[in-house]
Amino acid sequence: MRIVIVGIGAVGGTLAAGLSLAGIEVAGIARGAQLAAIRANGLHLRTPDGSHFAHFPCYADPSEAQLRPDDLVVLTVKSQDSASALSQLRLAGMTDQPLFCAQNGVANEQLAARSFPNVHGITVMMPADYLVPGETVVFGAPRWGIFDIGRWPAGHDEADQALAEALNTANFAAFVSDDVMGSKYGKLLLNLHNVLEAAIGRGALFKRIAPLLKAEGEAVLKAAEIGWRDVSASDTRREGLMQITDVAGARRAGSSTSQSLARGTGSVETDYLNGEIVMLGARHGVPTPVNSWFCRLADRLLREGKAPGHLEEAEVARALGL
Ligand SMILES: NC(=O)C1=CN([C@@H]2O[C@H](COP(=O)(O)OP(=O)(O)OC[C@H]3O[C@@H](n4cnc5c(N)ncnc54)[C@H](OP(=O)(O)O)[C@@H]3O)[C@@H](O)[C@H]2O)C=CC1
Ligand SMILES: CC(C)(CO)C(=O)C(=O)O
Repeated sequence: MRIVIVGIGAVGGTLAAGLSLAGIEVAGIARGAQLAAIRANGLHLRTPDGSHFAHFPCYADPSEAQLRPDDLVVLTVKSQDSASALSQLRLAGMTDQPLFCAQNGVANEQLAARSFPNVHGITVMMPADYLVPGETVVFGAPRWGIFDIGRWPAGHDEADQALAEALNTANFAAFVSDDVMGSKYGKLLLNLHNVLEAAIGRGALFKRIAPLLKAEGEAVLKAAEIGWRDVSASDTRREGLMQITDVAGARRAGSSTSQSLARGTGSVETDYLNGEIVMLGARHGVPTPVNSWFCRLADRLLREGKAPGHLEEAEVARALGL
């Protein structure tokens, strides 16, 4: 069994390095300066327990990895990059190997299922940063991250067991679940504040607006009769397995959306997080003015090349009538 990780950034880099350090065969698919850095020096994984250097084969395209029947393929690109990554996998000859979407939002599994018959979801609870090519930083301890893994749309099979076992061999905590999408919808509710944090940081106004985004999300999911599992800080598994803690010499860059702004990638995931709620709200007749406003704001943050947290709080408060 080999684990092929598509998108070596914060999550993909931490997974690839962790699995490789545990002696599991890994191949990475990366691009740009990240690919060049990993090929030259391997990947530097900084963690609360110290620095690790991982060396694993890294390719520019899945076709170079020569996919095998016993590969497990894990997708760790941001949702807005999923369509092109899936197309690359198709062109590389991928057929019925298990494909795991280790991403936020709930759109990726449905997209993947248009092309592949063996789709799985992973709920990722892992505070990880990727800002500098060749380096990822993970702030979870004692385990670096917690994952729920299961088949899409429901159930589980031996591939989920095999991946969970591999992750548990490395310094992760993985749980096989028959309702992985339930925890992914729970995670989606937590990620509705990613764009808010990317706009104004985590000050007083953040604390007023975050509950408004979440309340709209919950109202929409209820109207759509979609159940969810709470994976917030009150998830009892977190206490013993993964607390967010310090890494020597590193400061957290914020959510994955803030990191996209910080790296100037030119795109953010908001349409697949807040946009999911807006779309479901439209379908089920539930107004979503706050999530809609933040979807439009994401475009402006990109257009104006804003650094994370640099929008005036007063402007946001005025626009939302707060
Ligand atoms: N960061 C975090 O703490 C967490 C993130 N998540 C979720 O995990 C998913 C991944 O996020 P994250 O790791 O932060 O994202 P990153 O942007 O850090 O990593 C994704 C990487 O994939 C690369 N990439 C995109 N498309 C391709 C492609 N076709 N071929 C090769 N490489 C590609 C990107 O390159 P480029 O840099 O050029 O864009 C980037 O390096 C998202 O859904 C996110 O919401 C979930 C929990 C925590
Ligand atoms: C780690 C966490 C929960 C932070 O909001 C996340 O999912 C993200 O950055 O997208």
